[in-house]
Amino acid sequence: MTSSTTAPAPTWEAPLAGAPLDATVEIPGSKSLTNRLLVLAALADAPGTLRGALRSRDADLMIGALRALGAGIEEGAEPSTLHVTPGPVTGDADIDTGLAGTVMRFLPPVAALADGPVRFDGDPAARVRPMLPVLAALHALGVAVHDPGSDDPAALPTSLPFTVEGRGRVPGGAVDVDASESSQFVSGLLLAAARFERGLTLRHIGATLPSLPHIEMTVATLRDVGVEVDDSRDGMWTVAPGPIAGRDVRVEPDLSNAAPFLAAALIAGGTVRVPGWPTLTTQPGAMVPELLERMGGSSSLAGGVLEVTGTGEVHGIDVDLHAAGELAPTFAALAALADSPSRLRGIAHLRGHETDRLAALAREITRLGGQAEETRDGLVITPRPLHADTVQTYEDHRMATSAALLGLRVPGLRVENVGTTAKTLPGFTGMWLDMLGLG
Ligand SMILES: O=C(O)C1=C[C@@H](OP(=O)(O)O)[C@@H](O)[C@H](O)C1
Ligand SMILES: C=C(OP(=O)(O)O)C(=O)O
Repeated sequence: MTSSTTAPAPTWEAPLAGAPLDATVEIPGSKSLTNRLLVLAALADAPGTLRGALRSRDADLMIGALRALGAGIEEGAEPSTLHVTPGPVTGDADIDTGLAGTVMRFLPPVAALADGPVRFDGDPAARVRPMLPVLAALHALGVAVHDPGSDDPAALPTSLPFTVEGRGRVPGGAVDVDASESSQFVSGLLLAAARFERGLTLRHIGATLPSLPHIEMTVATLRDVGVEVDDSRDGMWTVAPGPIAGRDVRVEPDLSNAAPFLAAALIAGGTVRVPGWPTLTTQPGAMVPELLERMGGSSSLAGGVLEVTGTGEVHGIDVDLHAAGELAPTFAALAALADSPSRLRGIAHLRGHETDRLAALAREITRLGGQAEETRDGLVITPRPLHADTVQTYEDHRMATSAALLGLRVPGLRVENVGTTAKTLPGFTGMWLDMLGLG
């Protein structure tokens, strides 16, 4: 007998930490750098190459989308080497954004340069992620955008799906954007702006601005390819129109993906090393060593290898994570296993991430017997003895890695749809078992 329904993915029993760790973990390339460098390479004046690029669902969605928009992207000797041949941006294309914020926010400004309509859609969970500020900005810059399901051609879509009516040129100019829900609204517009006829002056008008390091990453990657950017005024960026150089670049490891592995040393005790740790970086994951020290670990960086050592004792923390919201699920797991309460602040915008992360973290920690309450802009977590259950992941890669951390201490804890880690780290479970000596 056959069934027309798809069987749910089996849950994964997260391994317990049996002994202090002594592991070196090679972390693949940064999602944020890979997807910025791909966009800039596709818009460049000459071919370029990325080495050490991430290959994961989000990166592969970006590759597929840029190919649909006319770029040539070929793998080199290794899948992490990508040769990019730019071409005119072509329209009449369909873009699958999956659940990738970088694809849904970085590509509408590129699509505006196309010579025809570009239709965007993604996962059901992506259809609730905020989009209006970037689409309203494009509209203000002279680009037509519409909701394919609406009878009113003048109504601006607030989320996926939407169509960008590329006309082969974007006048550009000055625009105000409220980026309090996501820094990606700013990054996306800046990345394509050198191709706008008058460039772009973008002013952030919201009360708060999350993930400033990610905006600084955008500015740095633009300058690396010769684009002139003025960021001398707080909350304001000017990109001059001009050429974009093709480059041969190496992508740094993803420091946010390194975070759960390094955090494991605090929970299990012992040492975890990550090679290739940059001395200077715009990645917000640069905050990880200092935060882990505040929670009871010690860290050192020598010869490009970051080493974190823990004792098995974890202390609570009061921390503002507005600059590095993507670290919150890792630190929430540590907080639930700590010896004192914690407060994570400045992360209201996590409600628009892969899932409402504040609600999801509070619900799942509570499911295991812990105490976690949502505040206006974060979480208060009070450690309690935890018991086994199946942690739900809500299609969120970082909910899954956060649950794996809890599983180091909670016998029998299971993780629903651990495969969601493929969004940025397809080899996660194998790497986790290797770190624990169970591979
Ligand atoms: O620009 C980027 O690469 C990112 C910016 C941040 O988005 P938000 O500002 O929406 O948090 C971050 O959380 C996300 O994982 C990646
Ligand atoms: C928020 C995240 O992703 P996205 O790029 O989809 O916004 C994340 O990876 O934590």
